[in-house]
Amino acid sequence: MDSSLSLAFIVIAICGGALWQLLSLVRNRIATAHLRRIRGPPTSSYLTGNLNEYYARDAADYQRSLSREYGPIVRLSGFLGAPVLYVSDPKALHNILIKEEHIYQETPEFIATNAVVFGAHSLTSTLGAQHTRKRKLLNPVFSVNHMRHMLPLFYNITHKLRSAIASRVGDEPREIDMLGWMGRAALELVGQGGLGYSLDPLVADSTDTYGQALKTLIPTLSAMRLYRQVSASTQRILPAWFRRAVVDAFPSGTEVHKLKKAVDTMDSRSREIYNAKKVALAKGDAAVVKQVAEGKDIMSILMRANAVADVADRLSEDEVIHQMSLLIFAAMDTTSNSLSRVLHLLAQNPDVQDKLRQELLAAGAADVMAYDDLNHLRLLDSVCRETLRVYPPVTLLSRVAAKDTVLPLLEPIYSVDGTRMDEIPIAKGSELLLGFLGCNTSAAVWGEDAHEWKPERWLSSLPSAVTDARIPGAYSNLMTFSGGKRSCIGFKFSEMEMKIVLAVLVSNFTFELPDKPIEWNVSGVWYPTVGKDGQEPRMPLKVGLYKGSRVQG
Ligand code: HEM
Repeated sequence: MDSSLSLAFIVIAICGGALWQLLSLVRNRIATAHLRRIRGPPTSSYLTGNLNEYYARDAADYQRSLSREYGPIVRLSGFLGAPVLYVSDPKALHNILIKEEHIYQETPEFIATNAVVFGAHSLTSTLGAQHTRKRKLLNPVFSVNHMRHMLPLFYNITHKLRSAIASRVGDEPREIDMLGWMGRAALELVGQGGLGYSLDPLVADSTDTYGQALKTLIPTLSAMRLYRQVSASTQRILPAWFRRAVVDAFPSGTEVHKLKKAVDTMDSRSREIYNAKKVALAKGDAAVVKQVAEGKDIMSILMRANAVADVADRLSEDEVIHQMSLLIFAAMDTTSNSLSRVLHLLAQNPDVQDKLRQELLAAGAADVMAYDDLNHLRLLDSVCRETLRVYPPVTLLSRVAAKDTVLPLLEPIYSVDGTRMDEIPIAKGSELLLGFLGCNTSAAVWGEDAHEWKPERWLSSLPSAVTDARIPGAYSNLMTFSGGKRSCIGFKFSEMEMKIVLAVLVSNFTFELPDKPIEWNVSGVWYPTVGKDGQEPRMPLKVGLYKGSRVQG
């Protein structure tokens, strides 16, 4: 395309998007004026309000302080002073995620980005009835029963991980980047468990092209925040052919092109894997069991369920294929970074690490054990729950009200002028941040030590305030996996993965802090670096072979 024409396309798209954003902001400012009475932190910039502080890489302390300092509903400022509510009140969250889920929708930017990245039919690209229809078929695929059958596969992969780490550990503890290994293991676990396809055999040093494409997604999307907002706004006013022409007009080497390349790779690899599965399924059971995961993986289960579903419920080929890269993307960093967080905490708390190792060794948990027996290991369970409670890795989710409504509260709040508020009128277009961290660490619910990591709190019964609050989380009174129709579909998968990886690693290795500081950074999924300014996601720990381990170093 002629370069001046390309430039004109880009300029028109950006101006159109920006104008649309501006008009929406003005409308929203008028309708949400009353929210300014709610307490919240001061702003340092009229243009970006508190958003820079909330979304910044070093926002960990800021996010933790919000509900502690201002209560369960906090008023933040968005672009040009538009109020954005940070909501951690359990009843309000119940209303947003369950009771009035149809009103509080994902932002248009979120839906549009997911449609581009995973395909228009992925769970995260659809709303309302379309989304419900897909979940109806997908929910049973993630049932405990299927997890039970997948467990030996998980152990098998984790034993390969153990050998890979053992071969890098000598007689003395050595520094090893555990984030890197947790990432590779998570990719292989969801590759085999999710797609029935090996994405990283955990021996050679490079991962498959599918894995590489997925790994470039998060940094590329983060670098494109403004572009994504403009692109989402233009969806309503510019036709698809025009927007495609704009993407093609971006010079190669830009983030837009990197994204396009990654998306194309993911799409073509998903189709290849899908077609191979289809052929095996058509040939019958003998061909299916010859595949990598012997047909026990999520996609094989889904394809079999789809084939026998009522015609009205059946998903089209594209509807199935569009879940594939979403599944890997959603499973990968969330679980591997949570596992890294557990290892970091165990290195910081050697007494808990010792006790956990004793529990695991006594149960023989490093060797394949039954699903229920694994779940009966109480300290292992407590360590996982407590880590997911205090350190939820996903804290940047929001919703936008599709119409005027009223948000009920568990406890009343008091506005800046001392007025009691038992509920909050919400105007159409208002943005609400889902305060998972605030709810998980609310002193009113969990007690005064709510911010401290204490796995032993799960060994006795939880305070009645926790059960009384009726927290709408899908897992264990926690908001970490969200709640309601759009909650995490893979939390059982993730729980089993975390437990097996910890059971095998903690039984065989010791983990100590390195001589350098490890910092956790806020992003779509929180990640560790060496020091505050470390550019690369990394978490070196000193790893040694446990003296009782039977594994050869
Ligand atoms: C510690 C690990 C994990 C955490 C903290 C986590 C968290 C979440 C959260 C908060 C959501 C809701 C997102 C939203 O409202 O927009 C979600 C959705 C989702 N998760 Fe997870 N997740 C984890 C692991 C997994 C795994 C292992 C899988 C798959 C095997 C998975 C698959 C999904 C999918 C497909 C969705 C979209 C559901 C929908 O829109 O209906 N997640 N996850």
